[in-house]
Amino acid sequence: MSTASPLARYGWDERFAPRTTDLVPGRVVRVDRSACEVVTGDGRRSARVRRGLEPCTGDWVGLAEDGLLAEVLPRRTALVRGSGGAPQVLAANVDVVAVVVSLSARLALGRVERLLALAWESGARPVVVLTKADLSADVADVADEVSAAAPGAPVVAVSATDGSGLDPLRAELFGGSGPAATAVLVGPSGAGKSTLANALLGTSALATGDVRASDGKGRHTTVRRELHALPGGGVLIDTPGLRAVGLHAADEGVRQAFAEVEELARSCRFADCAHVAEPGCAVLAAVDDGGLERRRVDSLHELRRESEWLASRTDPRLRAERRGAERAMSKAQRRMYRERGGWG
Ligand SMILES: Nc1nc2c(ncn2[C@@H]2O[C@H](COP(=O)(O)OP(=O)(O)OP(=O)(O)O)[C@@H](O)[C@H]2O)c(=O)[nH]1
Ligand SMILES: [Zn+2]
Repeated sequence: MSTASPLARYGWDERFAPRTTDLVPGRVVRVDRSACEVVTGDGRRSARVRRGLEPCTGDWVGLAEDGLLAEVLPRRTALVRGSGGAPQVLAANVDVVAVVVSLSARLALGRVERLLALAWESGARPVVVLTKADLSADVADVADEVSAAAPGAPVVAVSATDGSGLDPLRAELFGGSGPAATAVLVGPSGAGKSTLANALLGTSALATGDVRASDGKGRHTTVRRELHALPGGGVLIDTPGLRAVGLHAADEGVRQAFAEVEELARSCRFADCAHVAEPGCAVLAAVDDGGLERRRVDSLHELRRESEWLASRTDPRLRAERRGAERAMSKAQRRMYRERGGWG
């Protein structure tokens, strides 16, 4: 199959070909309790899942002729949330994680930092989306405040109501990561994820969500938890509002989410400085002279404690998925794509 395949709209390339011959490639668009909705070159179909496999939205899979989902291809990235029990994969093979924050609610920077750590840990590129810009009088100030808590992540303000910011957001989510980049929206309930997803999908969302009047069955009318190919290119996954987001062994993600603190820490007298009360601590010195907010250090301590505690009970397979050579490979291939201007 070439990239001219209908699946190319969903981000498919040769690396996602099933390893078992005779299996048809597809991508999981939705996971239900007993079956998966999978899109293949011939359209969507429902698939039973082979025992022992745990596909999630965004997975590339191999389908047998009888509709059995028989193989899950290795994940290039995985957005994993820790929760009391087993870690949960929220989305797989995403290029961008959009942390959605409402401008009409009280700004909870701690939650933004937590989601950004999760996003960095996934192997994807984080973006912060400030929604409901039409309801806020001080968008620029909030954007500055969020930027200070989001080193390395662009911050884009949008309004689904008046359409402002949607084009820059599209460019941020889908420009530059190859032919059909996949973005996932994460954030608390009410942040405006679904409204934003519908705005990005335009009319096509309504078309695929229509309930058939004749038998009343049809498809789900919402885009929740579903993966969608956007009309202008790109793939979008919406997630339900996340109430409790635990970090699951996300120490690398925490490091990246606090990159400016890590940078300062290189000047601490002790290599293993915890920035609590050590002499010669460059991080605490920066707090004292006003160059770094105390809040950032407190957040870092909190997230690090949590991440380390969970790391002690980590699942090595998940870790490999998030950190494996695959990630480096996909970066190299993206670079190659940019340089050559197309998939050779
Ligand atoms: N004024 C304004 N309201 C918006 C905008 N985007 C979303 N809203 C409103 O905010 C509310 C919550 O939006 P949703 O899209 O349902 O939020 P969500 O993040 O998907 O929430 P969950 O489904 O609970 O996870 C709805 O009443 C929307 O109409 C916007 O850009 N401007
Ligand atoms: Zn220190």
